[in-house]
Amino acid sequence: MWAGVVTLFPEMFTALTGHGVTGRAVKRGQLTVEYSNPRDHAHDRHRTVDDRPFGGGPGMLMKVEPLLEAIAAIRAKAPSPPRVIYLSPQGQPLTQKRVVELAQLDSLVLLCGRYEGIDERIVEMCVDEEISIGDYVLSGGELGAMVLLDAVTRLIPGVLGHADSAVEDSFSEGWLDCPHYTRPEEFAGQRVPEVLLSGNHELIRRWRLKQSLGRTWLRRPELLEGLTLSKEQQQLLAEFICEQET
Ligand SMILES: CN1CCN(C(=O)c2nonc2N)CC1
Repeated sequence: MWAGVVTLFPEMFTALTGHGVTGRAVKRGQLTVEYSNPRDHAHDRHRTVDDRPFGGGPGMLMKVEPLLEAIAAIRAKAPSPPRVIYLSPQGQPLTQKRVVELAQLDSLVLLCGRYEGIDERIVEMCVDEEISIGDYVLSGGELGAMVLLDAVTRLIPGVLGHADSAVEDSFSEGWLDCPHYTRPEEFAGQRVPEVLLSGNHELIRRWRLKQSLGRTWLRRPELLEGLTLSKEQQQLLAEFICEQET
């Protein structure tokens, strides 16, 4: 996966490229991140990248010209025609379903706005898709870009070893993950569920599935609405619900 990032703060991305699973993916060449800074494409004496909004109102907007040049510069580095994504509260919510789809692409350009946003003509001329990481307002698009790249990178074949497969992750099946435990077997008087110590892999699989479905029913019931559960999954969820009512 090649990702070109248009940002005033490329140094922020060391949080993604320098640490953990994503940092390892970069070292292995599974993920390549390159940058284009609109400041480098602002040619006036003060290297101005923002300006006041027409019609008045608070704050500033990112200027068209430096952005357009910065986008052209990063597109020129892409190994294949990239999908251009603008991180914005006006975008479609980022879901695991969309992450799976984006992980199939060879190259992405992520446009990170600052100030109150970008001139709408840039969206119309350059952006293929607007994506939001949640219904709240951040100081810029960089954190959203890193969230998207982290989630996508985990799905690149070979990035996650068998030890931490993405298959078991929350949302990989459309529901929440089950509870997890590690040593000690008892801590502060709380024991690990006996089934997990049983060595019976079929019982463990069923317990984990039941807990995942039950936890989803309790915390995020709307996620179940879009799913077709198997007979086993329906039975396990019914058992969980019954146990809640006793
Ligand atoms: C101009 N700038 C405003 C703040 N912003 C976000 O709040 C955001 N990005 O992705 N999901 C979000 N929510 C990014 C763009």
